[in-house]
Amino acid sequence: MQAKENFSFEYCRETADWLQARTKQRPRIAIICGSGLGLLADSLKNQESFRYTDIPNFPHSTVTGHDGHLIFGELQGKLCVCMKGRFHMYEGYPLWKVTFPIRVFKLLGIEILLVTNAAGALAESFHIGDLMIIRDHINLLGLAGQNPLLGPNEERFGPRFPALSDAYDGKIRALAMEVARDLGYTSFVKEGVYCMVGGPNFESIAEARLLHLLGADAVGMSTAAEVVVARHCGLRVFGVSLITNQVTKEYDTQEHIDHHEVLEVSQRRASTLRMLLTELVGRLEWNSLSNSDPEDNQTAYQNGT
Ligand SMILES: O=P(O)(O)O[C@H]1O[C@H](CO)[C@@H](O)[C@H]1O
Ligand code: HPA
Repeated sequence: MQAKENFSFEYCRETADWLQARTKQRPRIAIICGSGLGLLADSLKNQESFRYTDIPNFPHSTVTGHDGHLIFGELQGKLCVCMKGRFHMYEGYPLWKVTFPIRVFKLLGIEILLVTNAAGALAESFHIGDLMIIRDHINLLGLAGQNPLLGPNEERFGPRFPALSDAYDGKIRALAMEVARDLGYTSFVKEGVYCMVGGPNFESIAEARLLHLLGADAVGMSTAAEVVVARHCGLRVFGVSLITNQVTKEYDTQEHIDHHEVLEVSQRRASTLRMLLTELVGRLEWNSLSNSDPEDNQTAYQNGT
């Protein structure tokens, strides 16, 4: 259970105020870079960068491939803030702290969260290097009672019982598919279900088979908790997984995945993911995304519609 005093609205406000006092940029889009995917943050123009270690209340990155900078800047003429490096529960952080930046984003005025990750393929039709647009998720930790929203609900962020049936924005997913078509990416851009596990160990064979049976197409150790908190506070969410490895589901194999391999593939394919997201950001037009008004979005969300 989180320490209540650290979970407060005021604690998030303090961090947001600190950032707003140091940058004049007021982005509406936030991007989280997954393992080895920091290249996206590097392409922002007019960058203002803050080390996580300097930002009050912010957790610190401890994983290779997660650099530890919050970067404000412009992508395709749109102001964005980019997390170059995210936090995971296996680093020893409670989930409320893993997801703390999301609430700070909300207070900064963010309306759309673009989340990326490196993930292992469970679906046979997925190949290493594919991009999986996240259609939905299985929050295995959440189902087992490890949820970032545990504890007293902060009504200023969102409702006690948020619906998640529309977690990944349909209009933004459709736009991303259009972008993929225009870039000639359709052969390796897929849609699927992401499953979040706790890590840090990779899956046993029996676990991999179970997750696949449950309906997961890809597995990783992040994202779903961030999305739960983002939806709770009314952000629109788009997610994409870079498939870095096949998850072994057979006993008679010599394959052993490790984090270096994950990083090697994500770094090799980072420019492709960057291209997709850059083009997507360029085409995000608030007017053409209906219920783009955060008030409307939140209302629809609370009603579960
Ligand atoms: O989800 P991201 O942060 O991209 O990282 C993925 O890569 C790491 C394993 O190699 C795990 O942290 C897994 O979640
Ligand atoms: O195979 C995986 N399992 C869990 N997390 C991961 N992150 C990248 N690949 C994997």
